[in-house]
Amino acid sequence: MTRIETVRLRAVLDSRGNKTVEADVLTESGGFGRAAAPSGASTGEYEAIELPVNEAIAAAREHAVPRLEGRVYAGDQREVDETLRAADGTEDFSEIGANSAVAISMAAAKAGADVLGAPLYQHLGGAFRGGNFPVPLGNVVGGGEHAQEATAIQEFLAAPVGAPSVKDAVFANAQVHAEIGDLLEERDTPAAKGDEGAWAPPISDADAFELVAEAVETVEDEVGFEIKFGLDMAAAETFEDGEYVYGDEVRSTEEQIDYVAGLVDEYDLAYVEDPLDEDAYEAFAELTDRVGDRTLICGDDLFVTNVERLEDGIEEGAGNSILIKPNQIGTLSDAFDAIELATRNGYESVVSHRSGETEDTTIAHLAVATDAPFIKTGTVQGERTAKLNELIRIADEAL
Ligand SMILES: C=C(OP(=O)(O)O)C(=O)O
Ligand SMILES: [Mg+2]
Repeated sequence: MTRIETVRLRAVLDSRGNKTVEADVLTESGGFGRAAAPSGASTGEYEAIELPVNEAIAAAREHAVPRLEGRVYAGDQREVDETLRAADGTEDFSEIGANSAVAISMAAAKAGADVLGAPLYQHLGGAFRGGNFPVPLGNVVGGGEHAQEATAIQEFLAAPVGAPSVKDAVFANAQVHAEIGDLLEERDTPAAKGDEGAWAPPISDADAFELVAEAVETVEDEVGFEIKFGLDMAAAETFEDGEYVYGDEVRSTEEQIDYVAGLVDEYDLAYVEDPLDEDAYEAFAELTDRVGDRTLICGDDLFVTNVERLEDGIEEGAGNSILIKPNQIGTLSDAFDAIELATRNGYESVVSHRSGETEDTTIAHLAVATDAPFIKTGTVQGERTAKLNELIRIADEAL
C-alpha cells in the first residue's frame, strides 16, 4: 500500500539563504511526504557528510532513487533507511550525502504517515505516543559560530522546566527572548541576531550570564513556574592546541572543568552542552562525575547522534545526555537507535534543530514519537516557530 512510486529531489533555500536538499516521496496509493535537510555551522568532526547540494542530489538520483522507486515501502522506515545506506555504501554517507539521505528518510516517513492517515509522531512512535511533550530549550542569546562580534559561548538557552504544558513552555521562552531585547535596549546595547534568532550582543560571557539570569527571573515571576537556563558551549570550536579559547579567556582542560562546574552551581544551570572537546570522553566523564547529579551534561559534537560513539560514552560515563540531530547521522532509523540506546542507559535525549533550518517540522514529531524529554529548536523566527507551533498543534490534537 505504501510502495514508493516516485522520489523527487530539488534544491531549496534554508534560513541562512544557502541551498539545501528537499525531497518529495509519493506512494502508489497517493501518499505524499516532503522534507528538507537542515545544515550545521558548528559541525562536529564525526558527523555524516553533507555534500554540496547539486552533487548530493545528482548522486542520490543515480544511486538511491532507483533502489527505492517501485521497490521499497514508505511505511517501512527501516527498509527505506537500510536502502539508503546500501545505496550509499559508506559509513558516513559521503557518496550520496547525508543531506540527500536525511531529506529522503524524513519524506518517506511523512508519506508513510500520510497513507495511514496518522500524524507523523504516531506513525513513528505508535499508538501509545503523544501524551508526553519535550521541554523546549530556547536559544535567547548567542554567538560563537552563529554570530559575529557576540558572546564567545555559542548559546544561552532558556529551560522552562516547570511549565505545566508545552504551550506554556514555548510562550515562556519567547517571553524571555523579548525580555532580553528590552534589557538590551535599556542598556543601550545594540544587538543583532544570530543564525537561530537569538540576540547576539557584543558583550562578554560574564555579562551575558547576568543578563539571561535577570530575564529568566523576571519571566519566572510573571508566569509563575520554574524557568532555568542552560548553555551550548560548543567547546570543540574553541579547542586549540589542548586549550579552550573563549575570547580573551584561555583554559586548560582542568580549568575548563572547574569553570563549568562553577557555572552549574552559580547559575543553577539545567543543561550544559559540549562543555569540552569532541574527543574529550575522559574530561566529559570527570565533569559528569562532579555535576551530573544536578544538571544535564549533553554531548552534541561528542556523540554526533552516533550509536557507536554513544556506546563509548556510556562505557566511560561521559555525559548523561545526548543531542539528537538526524542529519548528523543521515536517517531517522539511526536517530531512533541513538535515542533508544540513550534511554536504556539513563541518558536524556535532546532532539535538535541545526543553525541552518527550513520550515520542516519533522523533529517536533520525532521528539514526541520517542518521548524525548527535551527539544532544542530555537525561540523565535519562522523556521524555529514552525517546529514550536507544530508541538502546540500536536498537544492540541489539531493535526
Ligand atoms: C544547533 C547547533 O548548531 P549547528 O547546527 O551549527 O551545529 C548546535 O551546535 O547545537
Ligand atoms: Mg551544539
